[in-house]
Amino acid sequence: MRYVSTRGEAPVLNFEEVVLTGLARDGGLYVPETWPQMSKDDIRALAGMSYADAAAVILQPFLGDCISKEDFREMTRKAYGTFAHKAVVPLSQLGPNDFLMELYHGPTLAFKDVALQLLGLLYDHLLGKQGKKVTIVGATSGDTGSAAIEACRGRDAVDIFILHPAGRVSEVQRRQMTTVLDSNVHNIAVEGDFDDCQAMVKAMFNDHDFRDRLAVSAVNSINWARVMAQIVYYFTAAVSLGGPDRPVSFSVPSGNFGDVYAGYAASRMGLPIDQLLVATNRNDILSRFFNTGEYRKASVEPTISPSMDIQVSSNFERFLFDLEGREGAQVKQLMADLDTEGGFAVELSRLNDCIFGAGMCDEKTTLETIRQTLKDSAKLVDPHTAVGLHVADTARKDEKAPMVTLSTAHPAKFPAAVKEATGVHPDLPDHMADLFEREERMVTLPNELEAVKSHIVKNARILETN
Ligand SMILES: Cc1ncc(COP(=O)(O)O)c(C=O)c1O
Ligand SMILES: N[C@@H](CCOP(=O)(O)O)C(=O)O
Repeated sequence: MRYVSTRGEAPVLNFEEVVLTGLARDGGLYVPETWPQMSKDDIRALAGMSYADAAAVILQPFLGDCISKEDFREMTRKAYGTFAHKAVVPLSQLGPNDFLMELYHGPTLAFKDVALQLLGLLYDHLLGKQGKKVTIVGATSGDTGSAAIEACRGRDAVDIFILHPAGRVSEVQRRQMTTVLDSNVHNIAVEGDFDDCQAMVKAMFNDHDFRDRLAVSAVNSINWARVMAQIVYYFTAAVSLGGPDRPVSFSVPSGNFGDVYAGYAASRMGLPIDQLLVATNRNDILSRFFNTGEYRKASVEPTISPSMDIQVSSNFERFLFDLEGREGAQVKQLMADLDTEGGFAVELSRLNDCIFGAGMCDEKTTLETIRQTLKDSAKLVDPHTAVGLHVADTARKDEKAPMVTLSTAHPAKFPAAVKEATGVHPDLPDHMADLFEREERMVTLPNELEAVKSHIVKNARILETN
């Protein structure tokens, strides 16, 4: 499998290169040159497989000849062996035709573990093979950071620097990152919002001298392997509910558009999906786009679903690439318009045939949905999941197609909102019970690229050994 950049000007890479490279050198994102295809029989054959084995089958075509089948199967078994539920990503039922896909049984209690537990092992395998070291630089609105730190802590070949917006993640999320004291882990609280953090990470990749000196690599969904790993659960959920012989719909709490883009990828690979709903909080650039055709930045508003407090959705560029007929020059122009004009628009009719639908959920409705879900289905959900549930309810077209809402985080990561909605304080699992007593380590830096870069240069071990 070969990978091309959405802006059409960077070298074509193989899987190994794409995992270690992160952002393309022309500022674009890598996508597969073609979508591997799963026939209906291939999909039916997934029924009854363990999650790890289904992942090995579905993802193998993306690897080309970079990793053997045996090695990769061993990796998926190891990655998903860390989950606290035997089904890894179980489905629970909320109503006659409504389901939750519980993506929060990994070590850091959010869906990011599904991809990052695997990515940590991919780094080991690929770097070990080449005897290389990398400096990971990532941005988080709360969940990617802890999942990436958990996957990379203590690894000799990796230093990891995670930027989070100061004061704009939940206390549990912050402590999950800052209480990891391994010497290769560096937390930076940036005095800005998530979009500022993500823009800095992209700027560091676009500084070719900096990225080459530090061998910068990505754990955000910039990295194709992140999106790739998330494709699997769309297949396994659909198969559990009668797919591929019965189309299934998904409602996906969205911010950076990575998770829902993985659903789109599954559909491009042959999975029959009825509707793919993009569910946003008040930071609703994505739902505005799918309902009006206009993609226009607004300022980021803090919400009770902070991981989705994003206005510039990184992976949207990957969808745009397909929408623009895979014309890199056109994508480059639209992304330049986003920078200079603050947005761009496409004819709404061009979205008529796409499987996406979209909706927004405000703060009051998020709280009400958490409360109502507990009352109706005895299930405590986190605020991000509640956004998905609300949009599943309001934007659904066909009551008969099973609707699966992605439950992207454990309620205990957002205790204040859950308690406000229900009066119930969700407890952390045993392995995190002492989280609030653990020592924290982080630095706070101004929202200035040079300040962040110089902190990384001072602390990256790769520069000491060169
Ligand atoms: C709990 C939670 N839900 C939803 C999202 C949104 O996912 P994506 O950024 O892939 O759209 C995030 C952040 O990525 C998250 O942490
Ligand atoms: N919500 C995310 C934001 C980063 O998204 P990513 O999927 O590109 O890593 C987070 O929790 O950090």
